[in-house]
Amino acid sequence: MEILTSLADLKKALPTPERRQRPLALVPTMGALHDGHRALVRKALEEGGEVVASVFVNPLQFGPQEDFDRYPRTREEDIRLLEATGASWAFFPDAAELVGDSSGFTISHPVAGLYCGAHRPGHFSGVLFIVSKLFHLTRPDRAYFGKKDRQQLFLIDRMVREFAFPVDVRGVDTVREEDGLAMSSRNRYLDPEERQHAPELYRLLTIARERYAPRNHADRLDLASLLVGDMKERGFRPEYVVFVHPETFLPLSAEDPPETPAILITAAWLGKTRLIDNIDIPAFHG
Ligand SMILES: Nc1ncnc2c1ncn2[C@@H]1O[C@H](COP(=O)(O)OP(=O)(O)OP(=O)(O)O)[C@@H](O)[C@H]1O
Ligand SMILES: CC(C)(CO)[C@@H](O)C(=O)[O-]
Ligand code: BAL
Repeated sequence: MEILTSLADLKKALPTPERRQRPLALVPTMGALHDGHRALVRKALEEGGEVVASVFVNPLQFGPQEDFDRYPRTREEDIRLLEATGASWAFFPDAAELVGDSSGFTISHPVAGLYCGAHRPGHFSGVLFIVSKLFHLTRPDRAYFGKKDRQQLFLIDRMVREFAFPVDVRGVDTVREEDGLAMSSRNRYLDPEERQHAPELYRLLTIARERYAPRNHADRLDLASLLVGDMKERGFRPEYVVFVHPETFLPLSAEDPPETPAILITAAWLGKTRLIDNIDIPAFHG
């Protein structure tokens, strides 16, 4: 595996689209890698790609009060894991060179201001900015993102579609710990007691999915409120709990018949750690 740190390195190392023997697969990450990230690399390899993984803690997607400074940075271990998983290139860009002074641009979309975007103003603009820049610099045939960050995946997919980026965006199922907790670099912030308790979040989502049998929209809202109550009772501080439409990512409304499939999305704090998760709710046929 080749380690690249400058844009010049990247340009020299990556085959241009005309010279590729295999599709080039980009796996963007913020490092502190775990098995969720490795699943993205594995999937890209299984699907015949040659992998370039980027590791960059993107300052543009963090709010001023957020955890940019303490976000875990584990470069040597990241290199080891990427190499062991089969990536061909690991790109560790220099922040000044990658971001430049371009942070004045914003990219907006109605969904970017909802849910995580409502609680982290500017977050998705920062994500979309850096992801588009990585697309332009690497010119991948495919790019892999995790379904754990479902709103992010939706927005990247929409951006690629609407701006006609020549890249195929592929989503990868959430990798979980044995107890159900979605793997996340931020899980390292949990103390041992919180870590034991954290899987409750996903358990509550699975219970909500089992209970999902709406006769009308009010039933959906009741179920969401019930879930908020259960989360609070168990010590979480929920930011949002919403049933969204898989196609539009907008909240399901009274216009959507009971059988409409949904994604139940949530973010909640446990102590000082912000957790996100989501679950697919299949079409309901009462
Ligand atoms: N458990 C997981 N399963 C599948 N994909 C994942 C998982 N966790 C992260 N990813 C994906 O890996 C990519 C890089 O994510 P990132 O480096 O932010 O990791 P993270 O664990 O989500 O970190 P954070 O704690 O900041 O949310 C994203 O596409 C993300 O959706
Ligand atoms: C896609 C991403 C690497 C952009 O910085 C980041 O948001 C992430 O790790 O999910
Ligand atoms: N995994 C999403 C990156 C972030 O929370 O900033």
